[in-house]
Amino acid sequence: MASSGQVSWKLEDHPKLPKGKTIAVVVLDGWGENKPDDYNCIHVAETLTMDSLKQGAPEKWRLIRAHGTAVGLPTEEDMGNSEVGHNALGAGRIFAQGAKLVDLALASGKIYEGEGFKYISESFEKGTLHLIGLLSDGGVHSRLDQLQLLLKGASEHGAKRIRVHFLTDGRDVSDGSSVGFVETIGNDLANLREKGVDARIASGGGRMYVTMDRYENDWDVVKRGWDAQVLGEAPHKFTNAVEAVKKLRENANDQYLPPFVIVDEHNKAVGPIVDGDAVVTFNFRADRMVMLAKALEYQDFDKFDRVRFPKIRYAGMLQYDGELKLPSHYLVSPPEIDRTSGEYLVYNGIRTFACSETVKFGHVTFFWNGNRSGYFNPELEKYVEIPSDIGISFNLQPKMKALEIGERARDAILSLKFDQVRVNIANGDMVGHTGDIQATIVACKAADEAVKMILDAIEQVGGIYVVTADHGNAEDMVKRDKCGQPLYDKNGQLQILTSHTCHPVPIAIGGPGLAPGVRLRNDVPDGGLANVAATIMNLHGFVAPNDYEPTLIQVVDN
Ligand SMILES: O=C(O)[C@H](O)COP(=O)(O)O
Ligand SMILES: [Mn+2]
Ligand SMILES: [Mn+2]
Repeated sequence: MASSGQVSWKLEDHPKLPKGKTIAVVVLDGWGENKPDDYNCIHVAETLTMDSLKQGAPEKWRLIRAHGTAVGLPTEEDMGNSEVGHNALGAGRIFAQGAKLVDLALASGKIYEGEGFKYISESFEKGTLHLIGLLSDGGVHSRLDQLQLLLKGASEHGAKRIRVHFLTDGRDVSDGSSVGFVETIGNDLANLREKGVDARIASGGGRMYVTMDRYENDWDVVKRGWDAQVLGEAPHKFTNAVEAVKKLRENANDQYLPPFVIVDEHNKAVGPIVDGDAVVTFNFRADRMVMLAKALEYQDFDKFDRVRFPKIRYAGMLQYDGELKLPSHYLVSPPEIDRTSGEYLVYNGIRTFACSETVKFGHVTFFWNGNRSGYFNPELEKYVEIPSDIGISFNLQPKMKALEIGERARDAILSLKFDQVRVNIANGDMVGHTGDIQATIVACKAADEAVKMILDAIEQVGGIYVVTADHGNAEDMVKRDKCGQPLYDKNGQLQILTSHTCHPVPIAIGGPGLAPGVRLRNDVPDGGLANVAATIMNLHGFVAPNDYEPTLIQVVDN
C-alpha cells in the first residue's frame, strides 16, 4: 500500500486461496457480448470453447463493463479501446484517461500554462506550428473537438503560422467520414486566416498506411508519413485537401489512403517541417504515436533514412511512454498509473510470461503495466512477441497468429516455469476493424481455437484460467437504428461498423486448480475491467491492495 510516498509491495496472503497454481490470463481483443444475429460474428462463428464457458454462468461466467467511465473515459457514450481496457485490467483501478485529461486541460486553459506549451510557443515568433494526428471524433487516439480547441488556443497564444498534417480514420469511425472531418478543419483554418493567421492543411494520408503503425511492426508506415510531413514529399500532390481525400478515396478507404501533400501554385509543398518550427502530435493515445515521437525526437535513429532531421521544438499531447520519458515535452500530463498488478505480483515472486503478436504485443505488456515499457524484473518475467504479418489488411489473413500464440502459451504453461501466462489474442479486433464480416467470422473461430489450446494446457497442469476481453468489436459489425435494426445507406448498402462497441465483455474463470468454493460474486453488478486485477491476485493466493477495485470472486464453504 502506498503510504507517505513509500510503497509496501508485500501482498497479504489470501485467507482461503492457495498459492502456486498456474494461471492463464487470456484477453480476447475486441470480443464483446451482443444479441445473436447475422452481424454478430462471434455468434455466427463456431466458437465451441467460448460457448462452453458461458454454460458456467452465473458462478463462473459473467459480463463486465468495458467502456465509458468504467475505464476512465469522459462519457458513457465512449466505446472502450485497448489502451484504456488493458490499463484497467492491469492496474486494478480506474484512472482518468488521456481523452478526459486533455478535455479538462483545454477547458480550464491550463494546457497553455504548462511547460510543454511554453516550450513550443518559443518557436511561434519565427517558426511554424505543425499539428500531426488522427482526424476524427472517434475518441480513441484523438478527438476532432480537441484539435479545434487547440488550433484556436494556439493562435490566441501567439502561433502565427500553423500547418495541419492529418491522418484519416475510418477505423474508430465510419469509412468515408474523413471527408466531413477535413471539411470541418478546413473551415476552421479558413476562419483563422481571416483573423490573420497563416493556417493551412499541409499533408494527409490514411492512418494504417501513413504514420500510425505501432510496436515497430512496419517502419515504412512511419517513413511514408515522415516524407510527407517533414520533407514535403509524397506521391500525390493536391492544392486542396478535401479534393485530395475525395480523389484518393476512389482507390482506397479512409484507413489506407496514400500519403499526399498540399502544394501551392508553384507545385511547392506548403508545409514541410524545417529548423525552428514547433511540432505537436495531438493524439493522446500512446501506441500509434510512439514511433513518430522517436523519429521526431531521437538524435540517434536508424529505423529509416530521415534525410533531414530538423531542429524543432516537439511536444506530444501527452507523454506517451513513462519509462522512456518520450516525448520529453508534452502538453498534458498523462494519467499516473502506478502500482500495477504486474509490478505487485513480480514483487511477490510471481513468475510471469506474457505473449502476443506484434500488433497487440504492447497491449499485454506496455498497456498492462500502466504504459511502461520493459520488465519490472527480467529474472521473473518473460515477454514473447510473435511477429505479425506486415503490409496486409488482416481480413486477408484472419487467423493471424492465434495458433502460434496458443502454442507459445501452451508451452509456457506446460514448462511449469511460470505462475502467470498472459496473452492477448488479436483476431476479433484486428479483423473486425476491416469491416469484412466473413473474415471476422473466420477470425473469431481461430481465436476460440487458441483459447482451447490454452485451456487444455491448464487442464493438464491443474491450473486456473481467466478468460476475458478488453472491449467489444466483432460482436457487432453494422450500424444500427435505435431499435437495433441494421442501417442501410441511400444506395441500399449495409452500413458497416468498423469500430469498437460499448458492449460488455465476458469473464470466465475455471480450471482444475480453482478451489471448489470459488464463485463469481453477485454483489458487484457494475463490475468492470478494473475489477479483474484483484480477482487474479486472489487466484494467485493474495489479497489485493485495498484501493484496488473489488475482486469479482468470493470463496464459499461447501
Ligand atoms: O488503434 C487501433 O487499431 C484502433 O484505433 C483501436 O483498436 P485497439 O484499441 O483495439 O487497439
Ligand atoms: Mn483492443
Ligand atoms: Mn481495436
